[in-house]
This record gives sequence, C-alpha cells and structure tokens, in this order.
Amino acid sequence: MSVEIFYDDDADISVIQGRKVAVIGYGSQGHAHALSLRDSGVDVRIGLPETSKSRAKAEEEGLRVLTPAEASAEADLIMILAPDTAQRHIYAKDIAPNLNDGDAIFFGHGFNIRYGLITPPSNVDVAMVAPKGPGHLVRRQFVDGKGVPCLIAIEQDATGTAQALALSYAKAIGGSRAGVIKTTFTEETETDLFGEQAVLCGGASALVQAGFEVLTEAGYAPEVAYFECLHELKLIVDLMYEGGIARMRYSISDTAEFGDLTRGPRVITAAVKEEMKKILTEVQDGTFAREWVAEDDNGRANYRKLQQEGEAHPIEETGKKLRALMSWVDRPITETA
Ligand SMILES: NC(=O)C1=CN([C@@H]2O[C@H](COP(=O)(O)OP(=O)(O)OC[C@H]3O[C@@H](n4cnc5c(N)ncnc54)[C@H](OP(=O)(O)O)[C@@H]3O)[C@@H](O)[C@H]2O)C=CC1
Ligand SMILES: CC[C@](O)(C(C)=O)C(=O)O
Ligand SMILES: [Mg+2]
Ligand SMILES: [Mg+2]
Repeated sequence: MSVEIFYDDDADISVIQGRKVAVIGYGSQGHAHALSLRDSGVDVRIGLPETSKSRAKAEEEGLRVLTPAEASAEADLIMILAPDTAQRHIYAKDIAPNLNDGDAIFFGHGFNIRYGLITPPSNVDVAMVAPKGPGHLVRRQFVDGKGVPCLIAIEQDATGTAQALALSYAKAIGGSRAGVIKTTFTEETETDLFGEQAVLCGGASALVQAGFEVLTEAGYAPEVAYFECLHELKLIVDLMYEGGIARMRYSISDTAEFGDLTRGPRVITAAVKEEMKKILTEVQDGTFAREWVAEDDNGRANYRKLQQEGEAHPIEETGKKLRALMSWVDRPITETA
C-alpha cells in the first residue's frame, strides 16, 4: 500500500500562524517544537508547573511560561509534550476544563489516545504531529535548514480543518522539508513503540553492549572494543541513512561484506525475529502499555534500577574518556540546537 507524502508546498504556514499555541512540557520534543514554532512566526506559550525544572530553560529563550492550565486557557491549540505517563493527569486537571468549541489538542505520540487513557470531547480537533527523531535533533535539523520527517494523524476532525492544521504545524517545525506521512494514531503508536524497543533503542543498545562485552571478556582493550562496536556504528549507519544498506555495503571491504552476509543472520536469528514478534504483540494487545503505566504509578523503582545498571556498564566509562578527546564528537545537547 503506498502512502501520500506531503512536502513544504503542500502545507500552508499561515494556518498555524493564525492560532494561539500552548506547548505543554519543555523537554526533548517540547523545546524543539516551541522554539521552531516561534522561529516560524507562531504565537507560542509554554505550560509548565510552577515547580518544573524546565521553566528556567524556556524563560532563558525568552518564551512566555505559564502554568499548564493558564496556557491551555489562553490557547486554541494545545500540543501535549509532557511524558506519556503524565499526560492523562495533565489533561484531566489542566486541559479538559479549558477546552472550547473548535480548539485543537495535538500529540507528539499516540500512546494516550491509542490506549484509551485520554478521551477528548467531540467538539475539538484531535491530531498528532510525531517527528521521527529525537527532539534535540528535530531542533538541530530545523536550525540547520533541514528537517526530521513527521507522521501526522487525525483522530477527530471537529472543525473540518484538522489536516490543514496538522500539516501547517509540521511545516513550522521543519517536518515537511523532509516529508510528512499521514497515518493513524494506532499505526504511529504501535510502530513507534516496536521500533524503539526492538530496533532503535533496545535492540541497538543490547547489540552494542553484547559486542563490547564479547571483545573485552576475550581480553581485547576496552578502547578498541568501544571504537569497533559503538563509535563506528554511527559511521556505518550514516551510510545506511544516506543510501540504504546497499550504500553501506558498497563502501565497506568485500571481506566485511562477506562477513556481514554470512554472520549477520547468525546474530539476528529466527529466534530473535520470533522475540521481536512477541514484542510487537505486547504492544498491540496493550501488555506493554499496562506494564509501563503501572511502573509509573508505582514509583518507577524497576525502571530506575535498570537505568542505573545501564549507566554502570563499562562501555560508558570507556566512551566518556574517548569522547572527551574528540571535540567534534562530544557535542553537548542544548536547548537551542
Ligand atoms: N523524546 C523524543 O525525542 C520523542 C518524544 N515523543 C513524544 O513526545 C512527548 C514528550 O516526550 P519527551 O520530549 O521525551 O519528554 P521529556 O521527558 O523530555 O520532557 C517532558 C517535559 O514535560 C514536563 N512535565 C513533566 N510533568 C509535567 C506536568 N505535569 N505538566 C506540564 N509539563 C510537565 C517536564 O518538565 P520537568 O523539567 O519539570 O520534568 C519536561 O519539560 C511524549 O509523548 C513522547 O512519546 C515523540 C517523538 C520523539
Ligand atoms: C526512538 C525513540 C522515540 O520514539 C523517538 C526519539 O522517536 C522516543 O519515544 O523518544
Ligand atoms: Mg519515535
Ligand atoms: Mg517513541
């Protein structure tokens, strides 16, 4: 099935420029959307609790910071970019009481709508603009004149103009420079969760750590193992990004390519693919969502323990030392670009 892809010429920036936008949250995605909306001539305000750590960062950028309730009351488009597990509470307390006919509620990911955690009233537009990339790079690409592709979805079109609004929003954050695909909340949520768990974050991190462990446990230098399994991965993936797996295979040696073709399937075996299918099923049937919401409701103890174990992995210490010697690599993530 082919999809329609929208580019800058398909989106009218004046649509979003005519709205009052509240961005709730000023983290990875929130800062990127807010700053790029502002740079695109949009009237934007930030909604954050009085106690939020993010307030100072937004204020340093000259953004107007209100409470989530005040920002929602003032705005006619509310983009919710707080953590997924917090969104239903913010919605109930701060957003729902401040919704008017024809307002729009926007999401950067479909979790809360897909799993029925938020049910907006029928008199508002409900849409999604989900960048397919980390927020700090969404902002960096925008500043560099590039863009991160976005998915848009319309859950509810109360005004009849929700798609034009979502496209216009995506243009204002640079998404339509790269391409905007129209999808559904269900497709975005399930593919995004699967991708981050099995491939992009979970799969890639586990692969890198396992490769590093195998080499260091066999007595090779951690620095050599780090360069081989982590640092060079970016350079290899850059080639895939530019020209697919074929371009990467064109650039590597034939020795590497023969090893890739014969050994790769021994690492990612049929059993691994079966596990990936189980992970997808847990996403589709809501098992993962229930586990994550319960983990958050119970104070995130297991999450923190796993985070600490990851931070204590020897590859982190080795990497920190080596990256400090490469000024162009250890580029700090900032709230501007
Ligand atoms: N990270 C990413 O690149 C991507 C994220 N998304 C989606 O974007 C959304 C936001 O994720 P992400 O940017 O990672 O979030 P972050 O954790 O980076 O930032 C969350 C922000 O929300 C604020 N916040 C926390 N609680 C509240 C509250 N009660 N009211 C208002 N603001 C609050 C935090 O403030 P404080 O500083 O006080 O904690 C922080 O500024 C999620 O739906 C996520 O799935 C989609 C694509 C990619
Ligand atoms: C890959 C992780 C992601 O889905 C993203 C940056 O797109 C996220 O939720 O952060
Ligand atoms: Mg994603
Ligand atoms: Mg995600």
